Amino acid sequence: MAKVPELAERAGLDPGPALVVTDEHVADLHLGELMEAFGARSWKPRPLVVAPGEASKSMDTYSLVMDWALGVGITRQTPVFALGGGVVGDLAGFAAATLLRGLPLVQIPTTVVAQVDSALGGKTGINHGVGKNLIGAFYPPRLVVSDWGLLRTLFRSEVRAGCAEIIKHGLVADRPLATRLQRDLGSLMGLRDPIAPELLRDAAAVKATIVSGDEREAGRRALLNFGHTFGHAIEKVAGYGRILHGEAVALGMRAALHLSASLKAGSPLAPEADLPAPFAEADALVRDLRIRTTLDGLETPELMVAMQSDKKRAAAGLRFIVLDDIGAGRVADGVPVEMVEAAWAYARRVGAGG
Ligand SMILES: NC(=O)c1ccc[n+]([C@@H]2O[C@H](COP(=O)([O-])OP(=O)(O)OC[C@H]3O[C@@H](n4cnc5c(N)ncnc54)[C@H](O)[C@@H]3O)[C@@H](O)[C@H]2O)c1
Ligand SMILES: O=C(O)C(=O)C[C@@H](O)[C@H](O)[C@H](O)COP(=O)(O)O
Ligand SMILES: [Zn+2]
Repeated sequence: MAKVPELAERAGLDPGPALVVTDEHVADLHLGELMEAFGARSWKPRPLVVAPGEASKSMDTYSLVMDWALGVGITRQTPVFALGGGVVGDLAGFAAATLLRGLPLVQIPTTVVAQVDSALGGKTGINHGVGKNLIGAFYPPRLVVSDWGLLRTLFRSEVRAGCAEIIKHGLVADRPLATRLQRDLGSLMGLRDPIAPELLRDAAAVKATIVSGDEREAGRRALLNFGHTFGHAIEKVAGYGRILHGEAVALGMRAALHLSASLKAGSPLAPEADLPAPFAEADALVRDLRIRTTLDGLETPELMVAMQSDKKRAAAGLRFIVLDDIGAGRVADGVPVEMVEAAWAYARRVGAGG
């Protein structure tokens, strides 16, 4: 964290007024250190602390950020530093994209999700009652400063949720990463040195490689949505913030693996049956996260409706990301509704970690 101002200067930002957006938890733990680092190099940062959690990815909080930023006085040169997890990164990133039609953005990710996924690639935005992330912009950060030491203050549940996105990267695009995770998931979840920082770096590299080849999701980037058509529906129907994003994605990936197996078989697999190879192996990796999220209290018809607001939806209908094999994701269109219902039934039976 001490290096953030210096790295920002090296990235072409001039020391001076800056906006720092963070949340209450991160402010208590890490904001002081950042403010001190700025003070040592004649920056004049102004912090805004928002409420923690998914509920802050809202029109109300976005509006609050706008009022504050425009109230303190900004120019097109005023950078926005997003210090926090995916919520702060997406919210502050969207603010940076839209204030004066674009202020320089620096991401300082403080969760596993943010370090391997959300701080990279420029997707910013907020939620809407109709669906997740429906208002937003592609807006790449000028700089991302990732310090894995910041993760030590996370709750274990938040680390596990982030590991779901790491597993996703292995499953859709990197078989060797998935194999290492089968061996080293415990060390990763325990944030043990040197295995954890190596896996975090390599998982971030998978995302960076994919998005650098397809910034606006015209093709391969869609693979990063594996588990998300199901997961976003879960987050919405449960109520934003009731379930961590990574937890919903873990459960969503189990549904998507069942769907992958049905597509390969050519008919809906029974929800009571075990998954065949190679899907069983992938499913076991997700299960080993031991995330306790279930579909209890969430009705399948409501989840099916919620999926209709997915951004990947094409004229042809819902679009899913499925696996042909571990490390080989693909886009599937025209998926029969019976297969999707069977996938929900499977996810209902097994839960994320059952
Ligand atoms: N833009 C993208 O490409 C992308 C990718 C993945 C996820 N996301 C979005 O990211 C969000 C989820 O991000 P998240 O899981 O980081 O959630 P989050 O930002 O809500 O952080 C989770 C919790 O951890 C706390 N926290 C953050 N850093 C901490 C630290 N170092 N020590 C202790 N506590 C800390 C936060 O205050 C919060 O309570 C979702 O809205 C999801 O849609 C976006
Ligand atoms: O960067 C991407 O592309 C992703 O899909 C990464 C996902 O983990 C992330 O949750 C993303 O915000 C989902 O994007 P959306 O376009 O489905 O809202
Ligand atoms: Zn995600």
